[in-house]
Amino acid sequence: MTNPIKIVIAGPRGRMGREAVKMVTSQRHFQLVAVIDKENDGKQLSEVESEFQGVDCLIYTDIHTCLKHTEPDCLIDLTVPEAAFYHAKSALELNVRPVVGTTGISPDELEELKALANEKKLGCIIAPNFAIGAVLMMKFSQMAAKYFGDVEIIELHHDGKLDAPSGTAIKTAEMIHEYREPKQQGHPNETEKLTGARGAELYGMHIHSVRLPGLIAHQQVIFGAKGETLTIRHDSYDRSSFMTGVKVSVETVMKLDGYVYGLENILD
Ligand SMILES: NC(=O)C1=CN([C@@H]2O[C@H](COP(=O)(O)OP(=O)(O)OC[C@H]3O[C@@H](n4cnc5c(N)ncnc54)[C@H](OP(=O)(O)O)[C@@H]3O)[C@@H](O)[C@H]2O)C=CC1
Ligand SMILES: O=C(O)C1=N[C@H](C(=O)O)C[C@H](O)C1
Repeated sequence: MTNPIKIVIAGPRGRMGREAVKMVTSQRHFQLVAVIDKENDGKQLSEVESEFQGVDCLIYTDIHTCLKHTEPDCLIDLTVPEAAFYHAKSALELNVRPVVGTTGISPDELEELKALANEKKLGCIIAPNFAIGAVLMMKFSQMAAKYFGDVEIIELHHDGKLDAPSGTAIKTAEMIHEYREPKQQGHPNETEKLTGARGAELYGMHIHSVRLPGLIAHQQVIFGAKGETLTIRHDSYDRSSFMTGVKVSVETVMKLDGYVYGLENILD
């Protein structure tokens, strides 16, 4: 058998990080060598929460120390945008391949990661959504945008989410923009009687963000034309829905020699 892929996970106590720890430790061709957290430096992951019992790996709070000591192949980051950028950049500098699911990283920072990964010829995957169904929702929306010029995006998430709009909504608008004739939507003289009533705007498309307890991650893309509408909707009811994409990304990042933004670019 070939050597397992050595992995570090940043953000193991988070909603996504927990799922990632479960997924990585369930795969024989993956080896979780360490985690990066904000606290508990030097402790075993199994010591800090009963959920991690039997998971044998050390917690580091400093990424440089972690990567130098454990020499992983890949870093999975599921944290917050400021940490994710720093982690991904540090990983690339130390020849470790990042797989980043964290959303909210600025376009300038993404450009910096892209330049660094391409210059070093190192695999780096940034994916705003790892769920296969969400990728299909974005691709179908892109197809529909050829025929329907008017579109609004409604994303719905749990109320623990920090960034709005979601990374998926931004990526969807970017993908639609590639296919859609530029267009200003709605009445040219429309006015907002309450600020924000028409949502955020990206490339002339409106994006509406809903935050409610009970939700996980959902999005609908509504197209309108004369006498008809088309709604494309995706729902993640469980965070395990993201793990197929994380697994494929880790496997694929090892074969890449540069930067990829979006899971759709690595799926067949
Ligand atoms: N690409 C995808 O498919 C998906 C992406 N996401 C994105 O993933 C990210 C995480 O989401 P979620 O798990 O719900 O968020 P959580 O808030 O549940 O988890 C984030 C974790 O990161 C930790 N953290 C913060 N800063 C650091 C740091 N400097 N070093 C190490 N750990 C740190 C937090 O610790 P503490 O709580 O102590 O601050 C927390 O445990 C978000 O950006 C979200 O949008 C989410 C779902 C799917
Ligand atoms: O924070 C979340 O939960 C999610 N974040 C990602 C995003 O911002 O698009 C992916 C998914 O929607 C869940």
